[in-house]
Amino acid sequence: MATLNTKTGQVVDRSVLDSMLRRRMFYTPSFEIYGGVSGLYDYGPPGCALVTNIVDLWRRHFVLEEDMLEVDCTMLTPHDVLKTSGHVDKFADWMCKDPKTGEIFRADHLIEEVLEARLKGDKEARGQKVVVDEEKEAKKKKKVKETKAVKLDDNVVKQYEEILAQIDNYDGHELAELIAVHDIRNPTTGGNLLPPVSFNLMFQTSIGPSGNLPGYLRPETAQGQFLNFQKLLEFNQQGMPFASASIGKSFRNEISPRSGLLRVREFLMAEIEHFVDPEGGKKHPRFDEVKDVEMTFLNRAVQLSGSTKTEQMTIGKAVESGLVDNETLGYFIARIQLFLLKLGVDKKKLRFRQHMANEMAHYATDCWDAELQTSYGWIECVGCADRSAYDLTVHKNKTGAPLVVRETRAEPLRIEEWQIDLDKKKFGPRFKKDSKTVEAAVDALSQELREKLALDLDQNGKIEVDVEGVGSGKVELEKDLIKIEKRTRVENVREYTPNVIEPSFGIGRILYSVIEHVYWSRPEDAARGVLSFPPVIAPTKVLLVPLSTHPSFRPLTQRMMAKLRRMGVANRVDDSSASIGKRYARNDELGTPFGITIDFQSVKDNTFTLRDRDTTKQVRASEDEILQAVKSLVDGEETWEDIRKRLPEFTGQDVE
Ligand SMILES: Nc1ncnc2c1ncn2[C@@H]1O[C@H](COP(=O)(O)OP(=O)(O)OP(=O)(O)O)[C@@H](O)[C@H]1O
Repeated sequence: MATLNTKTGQVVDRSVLDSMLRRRMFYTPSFEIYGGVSGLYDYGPPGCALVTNIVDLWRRHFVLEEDMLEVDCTMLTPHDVLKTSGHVDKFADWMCKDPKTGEIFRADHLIEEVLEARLKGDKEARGQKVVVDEEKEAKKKKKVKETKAVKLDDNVVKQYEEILAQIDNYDGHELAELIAVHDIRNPTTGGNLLPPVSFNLMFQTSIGPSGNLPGYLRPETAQGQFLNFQKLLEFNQQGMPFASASIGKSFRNEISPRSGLLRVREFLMAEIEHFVDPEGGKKHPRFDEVKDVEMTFLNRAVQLSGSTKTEQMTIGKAVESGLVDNETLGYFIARIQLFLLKLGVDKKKLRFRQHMANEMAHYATDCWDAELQTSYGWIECVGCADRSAYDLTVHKNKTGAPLVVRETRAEPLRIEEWQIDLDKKKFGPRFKKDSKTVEAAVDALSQELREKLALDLDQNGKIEVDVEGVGSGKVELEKDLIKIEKRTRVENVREYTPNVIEPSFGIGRILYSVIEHVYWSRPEDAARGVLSFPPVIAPTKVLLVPLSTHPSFRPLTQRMMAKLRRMGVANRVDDSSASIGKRYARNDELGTPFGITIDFQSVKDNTFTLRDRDTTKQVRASEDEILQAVKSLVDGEETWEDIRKRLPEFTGQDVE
C-alpha cells in the first residue's frame, strides 16, 4: 500500500519502506528462525534508540513539565484486581470461526475488510480510479473472492459507507446481524462463519507454585496507578489535582495481529492518570497556555451520519462549544498534539476522533483518540478518556480502602439527615454471628428508606429490614434495638472520589506512524530512502566521516567522538572504505540528521564541515563552533536554517 509524503509530494511504497526497515534492523519478527509468532516483534539497535528517545521526550513533555508522579508497577496482576476493574468480564473482542477451515477472524475487522473490498469492486465496475495495494492485491488475486468488479446498488454503497464510518460502535449482537444481513463469509474460501463469540484478550497465568492465585499479564498500566492512589495523594501532600504516570509493557492476546507494529501482543505503553475534582467543571489551571492550538476533530455525530468529515478549530473553541467535554480533557488533547508534532508527525495526517456511545466504556464521559494516517488507514495511536470516578470507586467498594480525597471545608456544611442508633448491648446477643452483617445492612439504608422506616417504627413498634444471607433474607428490629431520628450533622471535611482523565499512548504505534510520516526518497534515486526524524528522536545524532584512512585523521576523529560523547550526543564513526556518498546514504536510512566530515583541511587547520541530512547542505567552521552548533541543533535551540545563517557555507566538495 502506498502513502503520501505531504512535504515532498512523493507517494511512498510501503513494501520499499518495510524492506529498508528490515535491512537496517529497526525491528524484526521475534523467534523468526523458529518460524516466528504473529504479533511479537524484537527491536534492533536503531529501533531501541528510537523507542528510548521517544520515551525520553514523553517524560520531559509530560512528567517533568507537569510534575507528574511516575510509578513503575508490576505486570503480573492478580485476578481479583482485574475482576473488579471489569477486565475479566469485559476486556474482549468478538471473533468468528470458520467451522470448515478452523480459521478465526476478528468480527469487526472482517466486516471492514469485506465491505471495503466490495466498495473497491464497485468503484472498478463504475470505472472509477482505485488506489491499488499491489502486495495485498497479489495475495488476494490468488485467494480472495470478494474483490470482483461488481457494481453495487447506490443504496447498498451508502449503507456500506455508513457501517464503515461507525465500525467501532457495534456490539456482538449487532456484528452477528451485519454478518448475516450482508452475507459476510470467509474471504479466502467463501465458507460460512459461525456467529461471533466474545474472546477475552488477557493472557492468563497463575502466580506461585500452588496454582491457587490466578492472575493475568496486565492489559494496560492504569490499574497499578489507581491502586496506589492513596499513597500518591499522601506523597503529594494531599494536593489536588495531580497526575501519576507510568511507562511499561502491556499484553493483549489480539485475535488476529496484523499491520506489523500496529497490532501486536506485547507493547510498550505510556499512560497518565490525571486525578481531578469532579466539582467545578473540571477546569485546568494551564488551559490558557493551549487554548489557541488548532486541531482537527472528527466528532461523534458526523460518524453516526456515515461520514468522516473533519472540522478544524482551536481547542479553546472546542471546549467552549461543548464538543470536548471539559478543560482538563481539552488540555491533554492539545498537549498530545504538541507531543506528536515534536516527534515529527505530519499535522495533515493527524486527527482527533471522538468515540461513539457503544465504543466508549459505560462509565466514560467523553473519549477522543489521536489517530495518525498511515498506509494502513487511520490508526488510533493515543486514547484520551474521561473515565469519571469509575476505577477508584470500584476498587474502594471492593477493598474498603479509602481511595478518596478529604478536604477541610472553608465553611462547615450543615446537613439534615436521618440517623440510626443501634443498641449494641442487645444487638450482639440477639444476632450472634450475623451481628456484623445485619449492622452493615442497616448502615447502608438510604435516607429515603430511613424516613419511611422511622414512621413504621413509630406506628408499629418494629420494622423489617432486608439482610441478604441472614435467615429468610428479612430481619425484624424492635423499638428497643433501633432508634431512627432526624438530626443535624456538621461536616467540616469534604470527601470525594476524584475523576480521572487518562491519556494512553502506544509507543510502537506512534513509532511506526512517525516512520511513515518522515520517510521519503532522494528525487535523483528512488532507492535512496531518507528518514527525516527530528534530531531529538533520531537514533544517532551525528555521523563522523573521515575522508581518508591516513593516520593523521585518527586523533581528530577520536577527539570529536569523545567530545560529542561528553556532550551526551549519540554519534557513530563510519570509517569504512565505502564512498562518502554511500556512507551518507546508509545513515540517511537510519535517520541520522547531521554529518561531520573530517578532511585534509581539518588536519591542517582544525576546521570541519557539518552536513544537514535533509538539504545535504554543508557549513565549515572551527571545531568548537561545529560542536556548539551540533549541541544547539540536537537540543532544538536552533534549526539548520539558523546555523546556515551564522556559519559559512561549504561548497568546496561534492560529497554526494
Ligand atoms: N495490540 C496493540 N498493539 C500495539 N499498540 C496497541 C495495541 N492495543 C492498544 N495499543 C496502544 O495502546 C493505546 C491505548 O490502548 P486502548 O485500550 O485505548 O486501545 P484500543 O482502543 O483497545 O485499541 P484498538 O481499538 O486499536 O484495539 C492505543 O492508543 C494504542 O496506541
